[in-house]
Amino acid sequence: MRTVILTDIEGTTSSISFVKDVLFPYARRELPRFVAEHGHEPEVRRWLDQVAIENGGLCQDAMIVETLQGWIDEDRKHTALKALQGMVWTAGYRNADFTAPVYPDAVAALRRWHGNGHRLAVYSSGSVPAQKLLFSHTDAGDLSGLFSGWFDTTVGGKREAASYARIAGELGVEPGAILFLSDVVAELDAAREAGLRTTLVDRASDYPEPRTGAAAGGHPRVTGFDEVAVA
Ligand SMILES: CSCCC(=O)C(=O)COP(=O)(O)O
Ligand SMILES: [Mg+2]
Repeated sequence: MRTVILTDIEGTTSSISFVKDVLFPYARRELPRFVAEHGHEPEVRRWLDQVAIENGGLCQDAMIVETLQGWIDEDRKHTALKALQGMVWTAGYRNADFTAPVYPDAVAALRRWHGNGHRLAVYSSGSVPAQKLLFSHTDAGDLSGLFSGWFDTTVGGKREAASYARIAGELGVEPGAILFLSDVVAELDAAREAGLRTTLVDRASDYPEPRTGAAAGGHPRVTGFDEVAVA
């Protein structure tokens, strides 16, 4: 069976600055209006209530929004925040406020691997709807059709080996049949612990200090998708 390629997004297929300087500020700015307009809808309320409960009980929407904005500033990978961010970004993509840059080497390799019969899947802290939005609205057009698997933190955290075992189970393949690409060594460590193959994507534009030797954690290291060795 051909290797299944599982990829991270931020710092791997797309720049960290797009997420930090475009997506996060957009969500931060638009959240108050989004919650005021959609806070009564069950799919939105469910996540707002979860934030309220974690904040010690009932609180007003204005306080929930403030909490969420604080989590954006801290780059918390909280499932409720990620679900709500995804909903807010929907308007951004639909109104063409922005499109998602995907590194050209990643676009080319993803197309090539797909064309060669490899299954492609995404594992990101961004919610699955947010992942689908991003790959449907890239600078290179709609790439969402290349992927047949989408995973977010509802399968578990990206630094936990159990999450990767679950992903392998959902994809219906042995862990060793999956190659995971990420810019975060701790994520690769967890994937390797679960038996996945791994490669550190160490892009100079995202990481000016190259992570070579011990800093690569023993994972194969590439500076772009064109260097990835897919068995
Ligand atoms: C789905 S795009 C937004 C990505 C995001 O919210 C995020 O936190 C990035 O996490 P990743 O796991 O892709 O590094
Ligand atoms: Mg990343």
